[in-house]
Amino acid sequence: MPAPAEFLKFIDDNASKFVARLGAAVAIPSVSGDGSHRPDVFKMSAWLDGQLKDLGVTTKLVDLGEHKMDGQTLPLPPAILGRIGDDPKKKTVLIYGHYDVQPASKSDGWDTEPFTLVVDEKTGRLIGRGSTDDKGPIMGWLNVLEAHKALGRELPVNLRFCFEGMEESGSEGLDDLIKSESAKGKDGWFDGVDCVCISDNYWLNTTTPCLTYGLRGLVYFKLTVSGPARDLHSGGFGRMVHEPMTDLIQVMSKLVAPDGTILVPGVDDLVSVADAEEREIYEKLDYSVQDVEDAVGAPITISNDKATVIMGRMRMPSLSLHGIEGAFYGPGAKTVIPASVSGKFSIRLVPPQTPELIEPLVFAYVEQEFAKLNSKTKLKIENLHGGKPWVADHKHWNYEAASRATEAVYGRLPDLTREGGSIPVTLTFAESLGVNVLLLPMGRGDDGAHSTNEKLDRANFIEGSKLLGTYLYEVGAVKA
Ligand SMILES: C[C@H](N)C(=O)N[C@@H](Cc1c[nH]cn1)C(=O)O
Ligand SMILES: [Zn+2]
Ligand SMILES: [Zn+2]
Repeated sequence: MPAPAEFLKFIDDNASKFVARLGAAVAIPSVSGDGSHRPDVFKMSAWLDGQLKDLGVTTKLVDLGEHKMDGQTLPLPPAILGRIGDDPKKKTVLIYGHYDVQPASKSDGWDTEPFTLVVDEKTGRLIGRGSTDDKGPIMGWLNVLEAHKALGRELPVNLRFCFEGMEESGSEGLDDLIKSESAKGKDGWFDGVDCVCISDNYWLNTTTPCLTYGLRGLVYFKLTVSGPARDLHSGGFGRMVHEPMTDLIQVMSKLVAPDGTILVPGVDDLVSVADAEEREIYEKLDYSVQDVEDAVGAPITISNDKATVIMGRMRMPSLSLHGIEGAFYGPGAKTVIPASVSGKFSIRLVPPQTPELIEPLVFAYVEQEFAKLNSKTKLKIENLHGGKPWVADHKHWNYEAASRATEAVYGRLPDLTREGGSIPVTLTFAESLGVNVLLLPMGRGDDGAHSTNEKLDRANFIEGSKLLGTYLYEVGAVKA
């Protein structure tokens, strides 16, 4: 069933107001991975809760307790559960999103203040942290609600919401909440849910909308090497003592090869090699090596073969080195021997890999490589967080509804993709609720999520809001 013309018109007519609301959301620096911003994550939850209530949604803020991060005990931001509509004749769609964001500061290389939404009138870009990941898509759902409220129109489906504030930091506490709500059956918040829709990823390129039926899992490690009791002068102690940074770099250099091969024995071996038939799926996607080069801003793909490059993101595991805490990194030429340094790296997982399978392989290998150094420094390895990979049935009516909605809004059928990123709770929704989960992205492949100058194109925000609403109409019309 096509979305009513007055709904689509309302979205167009109110575009400026919607951009302003996205600006208000971006202005709250709800960085979950930085303890000093925890009050902002709470502020964001209160703001979003207020918006939902104003739009007629009944909400419940669920306290998820506390957690430890970087040696600090911190309160976890609440999960926001919402519901609107209870018509037994209608389908019930559960919508998930996250209101926390990745860290950002101008000194990382942003051209503008990351927590001020900048509207670039020339390019149509809405630039700011969280614009595409994931505040833009959450605002998209609010836009749909607002249109229906203003037009006095009933929604075509019952809606349930689950918004969290810890997705960028391991979704702490949410798995348990989903499981306990599901176990309550008729009395649970998710009772009667027919399908789940998540808008929290991106198109492959800048032109072709897609539906996403897979996500990679993740396991994130922190490797700490410590030695002297304090930082040392390299002139005074260089070549006299074992240096933590030297040892850490040695071990980290043994994790991954420049061509992406994971050097931890057993990790790559868990994954099958794609046969010719499977390669063809990737050959056919509307995507090119040039698209990757445009998205990353340099000709640095691991291969010139399109299928190899795209499989690297969609169906292969990857290991990335993220950074070193405690190392000297400022301007100038400080001649220091850091006393303790922590290397951070993560592995993106694909089926059948799970964090539980991978962790012992990594621990054993890192300890073995460290032992080979014969150093008197000390090594500690921690698994900070993880999530399993997820793959869904894309022949389900949920995907068919989204496909029709995409055709109606964008005039073309979507590509079917698997996402290289991770959303840890996706598999929990699928398993606990026993329903189909769909990823319906709003932004483009060059949005720069997690990066500097993150943006969402205004066209994607507005057409994407129409897409989310149209999808609900298509689900509402499904007879199954
Ligand atoms: C795909 C989603 N928008 C996303 O960015 N997920 C994050 C989740 C995460 C896990 N640890 C830190 N962040 C990702 O894939 O990195
Ligand atoms: Zn993210
Ligand atoms: Zn996200």
